[in-house]
This record gives sequence, structure tokens and C-alpha cells, in this order.
Amino acid sequence: MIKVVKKMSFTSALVAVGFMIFQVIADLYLPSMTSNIIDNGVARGDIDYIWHIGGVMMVISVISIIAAFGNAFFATRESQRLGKKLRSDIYKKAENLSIDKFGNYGAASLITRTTNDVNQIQRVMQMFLRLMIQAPIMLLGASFLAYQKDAQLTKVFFVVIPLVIIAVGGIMYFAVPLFRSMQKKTDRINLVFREELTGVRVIRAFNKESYETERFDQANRDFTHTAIKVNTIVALMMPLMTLIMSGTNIGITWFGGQYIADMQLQVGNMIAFITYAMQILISFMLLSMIFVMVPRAQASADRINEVLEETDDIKDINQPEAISLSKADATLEFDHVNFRYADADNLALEDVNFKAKAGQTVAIIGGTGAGKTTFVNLIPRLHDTSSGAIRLNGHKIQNIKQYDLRELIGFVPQTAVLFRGTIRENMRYGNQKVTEQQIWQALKIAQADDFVSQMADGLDSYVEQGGGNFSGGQRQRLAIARALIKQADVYVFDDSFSALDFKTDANLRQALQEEMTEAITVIVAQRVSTIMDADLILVLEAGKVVGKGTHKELLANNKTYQEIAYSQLREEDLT
Ligand SMILES: Nc1ncnc2c1ncn2[C@@H]1O[C@H](COP(=O)(O)OP(=O)(O)OP(=O)(O)O)[C@@H](O)[C@H]1O
Repeated sequence: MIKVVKKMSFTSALVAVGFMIFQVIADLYLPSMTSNIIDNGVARGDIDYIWHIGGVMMVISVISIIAAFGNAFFATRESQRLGKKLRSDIYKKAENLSIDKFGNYGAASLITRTTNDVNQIQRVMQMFLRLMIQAPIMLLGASFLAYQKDAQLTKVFFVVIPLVIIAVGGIMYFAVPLFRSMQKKTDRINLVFREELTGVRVIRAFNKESYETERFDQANRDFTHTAIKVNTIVALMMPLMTLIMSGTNIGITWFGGQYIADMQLQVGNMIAFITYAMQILISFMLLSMIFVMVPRAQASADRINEVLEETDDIKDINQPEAISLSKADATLEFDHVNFRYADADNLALEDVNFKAKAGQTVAIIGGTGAGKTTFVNLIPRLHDTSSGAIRLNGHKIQNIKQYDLRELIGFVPQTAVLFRGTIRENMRYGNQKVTEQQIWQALKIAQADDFVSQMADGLDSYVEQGGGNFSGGQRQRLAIARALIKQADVYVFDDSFSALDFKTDANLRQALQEEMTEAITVIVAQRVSTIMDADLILVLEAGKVVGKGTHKELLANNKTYQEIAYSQLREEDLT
């Protein structure tokens, strides 16, 4: 919690506390003045005194209101600023986490941490700056002043305070663990909800709506059940405290009445004493709320810190080497590269070696799970090699800044992702300075110019979240065009042609070959026809390169390649 709170501006926090101290002093001063008005003004019929003290009380009340407003303003502003900072820090951290670490948390949990957990911290900080410091000061001040008004009456507190501690302690004992479990249940709701929203098509196709609704209802019921339980327990606090306060009132009036009759106490002092007693009990109540809220916020702070303090295994070195676009001199080399996933027993890639230069196309083919995606993910350092080296333009990729490295790579992932906006905005994603002509040129190479030009709004056509209003093949072509717009030394296409028909696939490859004379093209494919013209084909099987060469060479002497090739194409198509 302290680590999180340190992110706050302490000057503004101090200002908030300063205002609050003024407010408490004013609030503590008022009952004393009331007692003076009653005992010295009303009892003696001194109208001037009543006017004079009444005026002073009005001024003090105004000061109290101004101080309360100032405190509320600074407390709200600072807690909101803290929330903003935390949200932004978590977002930046999540954005830069390696794919593995990101997967450990999952999108649902990261969203809960950015929203729900940050809200908890914000609420507690606002309460802290408004009430948490007020409560102990008021408690001490009111106790001292009550004692001053009448020492004998303080005996009421020997009964009342243990009762308050038992009531508050009991409530906390049951409520705090439930508050903690609510956080986990919120995570669960988000996880189920997100999974169902993203898989809505599959759910409908399998007629699993009622199954999924039940799954969501279960998570929802579980959360609601705990929320009702905890809120019912906490709701007991108010009636219990009202009961204790009323009891205190009766006790003070009972004993106070006797002291007044014995001329040991004045009426005004008893009224002031009652007000101080109420302030003491309110302080206890506020303190109890703090004890309920702090453990809850602590759980949130732990969850936030867990993300913020996550050590990232993919880091930039201290003095990275400078690298820039090499165009015709570009080279890409895998030098005895091995890779193992953190939780896996076996290597996902084993001793991969190859070298390519600008203008060349390197293709990777292999069955599902052979390691093709893992292979291409190593190039922009989405994962780091376990051993061996990858060199881009002669630089070990670990020795250059991740930003610089990724600037030199045009990457089309296996699942084409488009962002909500327009086609133009999506095309400018990797290069803000791109001209209209360059966009159309990239769309032409990606075989996307036809369908984009036929759309009523052309480049300004609307793209739904994830590109949902385009077909799979159209999405792939737009994603390819977006990568081509980026000036890069290496273009990586991870199974990016799979949704294209054979003719479009062939046209696209032809266009790429003509255009990519100053870049290296890495293509992952399942279809032999897609990679037949590549300068170098790597055949992957269970993470090992079992064949390396051109289509002709592999067809002549590589068994795995022959099996793949003959299972897909007729003999005459293969030559
Ligand atoms: N995050 C991960 N953690 C552990 N193992 C993984 C992870 N991602 C992939 N693997 C494993 O690594 C191996 C290679 O996976 P990869 O995704 O690279 O295969 P692929 O050849 O691209 O498959 P496909 O053609 O089906 O996309 C598989 O056995 C897979 O189960």
C-alpha cells in the first residue's frame, strides 16, 4: 500500500490534511461555545453575550465549511490523480510485458486490476485524506475536552468504548475476509464474460448459449452472494452504533441530571459533553471503516504492485548498439538458435541455423505445432532465444533497442488484427507519414485495392473492432498492406495467406517478389504452393529443422517435405 501511495503528490496531500485539521479544530471548538452560551448567556439572560458568542460561532462555522470544502477538493483531486497514474502505469507495464508474462495474468485480470483495484485505492485514499486523519485527532481532542468539561461523566466511556470495540471488531472479523474474496470473484466474472464475448460465434454455432449463460450466472451468483453477505454484515454497523450512541446519550443525561441537581454540573457543560461523546463515537466509527477498507485496499495494492513490479525477461541492454534501415544490405541470421517455453520440458525450437539477405524469401513449413509461430515470434523478440543468436544486419537482436528492432520489422501475425477506426487509420498505424499514393500501392501489392476501392467510402470506410466487418481474407490482406506500408528490412508473414484463395495467394506472392528487392521476406505457410518460389525453405518438425533448401532440392531429397508436398499437390503441379 505504501508503495502505491508514494505515487501521490505529497504537497497536495498535506494541503488536504491542513484544511482537515482546521475543520476538526473548528468542530471541536463549537460545543464549548454552545455550553458558554447556555451557561453564561441563557442562564443569566445576557443577550449581548449571546449575540457576541453567536457571531463568533457563525464565523467558526463558516471557517469549518470552507475547510471542509478545501479538504474535499484536494482529497478528491489527489485520489483521482493517483488513480489516473496507477491506471496509466499498469497499462504501460502490461503493454510492455513479454507475451509469456502477459499470458500469466490474462487480459481479464489485468482489466480488473486497472479498473476495480485502482478504484479501491482511489476510494481509500480519498477517505484517508478526508476522514482517516480526522478520526484520531477528533477522538483525542473530544476526549480531552469532554474530560475538561466534566471528569466524573467520563466513566460512561468505560462501558461504551469496550462495547464499540466489540461491535466493530466483530463486524471486521467477518467482513474483511469476505471483502478479499470479492476481488477474486470480480476477476472471475470478468474472465467468463470476456471469454463469452470473444467466443460468441462459436457459442452460437454450438448452441451453447444456455450452457454459457449458466456459467456466467454461476460466477455472477457467487459474486452477488458474497456481496450481499458482506454488505449485510457491514450494514449492521449503523444500527449498532446508533444503539450505542443512544445508550451513551441516556447514560450521560442520567448521570448528568443527577450532577446538575447536586449543583456539580452546569446544563451547558452537559450538552457540550454529549456533543463531545458523539464526536468520540463517530471517530470510532470512522476508524472502524478504515480498518474495513484498508485490508481491502491492501489486497488491491498487492495486485497492482504484482503487475508493476513484474520483472520483464525481455529488456534492453544498458548501452544498445545503434541500428538503422539497411535496405539492400539487410541480413537476417539464426545462429544455433534454441528456444524453450518457460513451463515446457522440451525445446520448442532446436538448433535452427540459416542466413538470408535482402531480396530473398525464407519460408517455413511444417505441421501444426511444429514451431513455426514460435520461430517468427523470436525475430521481433516477442520471446527471447534460450541459447544461440539471431542477428539482424549483423547486430545481435538482444544488443539493440526493442523499439529500433521492431521499427525494422513489418509483422503480420497469424490472426489478423485490425483496430476500430477507418481503413486509412489502420494503414497509417506503422507509418504516420505515409501518403495516399503509398497506401494504394501497398493495398495493390496485398491484393486489397479492388475491394477497398469498391467500398463507398474507400480508405475512409469504417473498420469495426477487430475488423469484424471484413471477411477473414480481406482482414489478412489489409493486415499485410499495413505491414508493407512500414519501411522495414524484414517482413514476416505468419500463415498470413491461409485465408486467401489460390489465385489471390499467387498474385500476392508475385507482387511481393517484384516489390521486395530491398528486404527479406519470411513466410510461414501450411501450403506448399505458397512457398514454392522461396529462396530457402526450412522444414520444421517438432521444433527441429529436418530439411533446408529450395523447393526443387527438398522435393528431391527430403522425406518430410515430400510427404507434405504430395499430400497437397499433384505431381505435375510440383515442378
Ligand atoms: N506459450 C506457450 N507455452 C508453452 N508451450 C507453447 C506455448 N506456445 C506454443 N507452445 C508449444 O510450442 C510448440 C510450437 O507451437 P507453435 O505455435 O510455434 O506451432 P506452429 O507450428 O506455429 O503451429 P500452427 O501451425 O498450429 O500454428 C507447440 O507444441 C505448442 O504446444
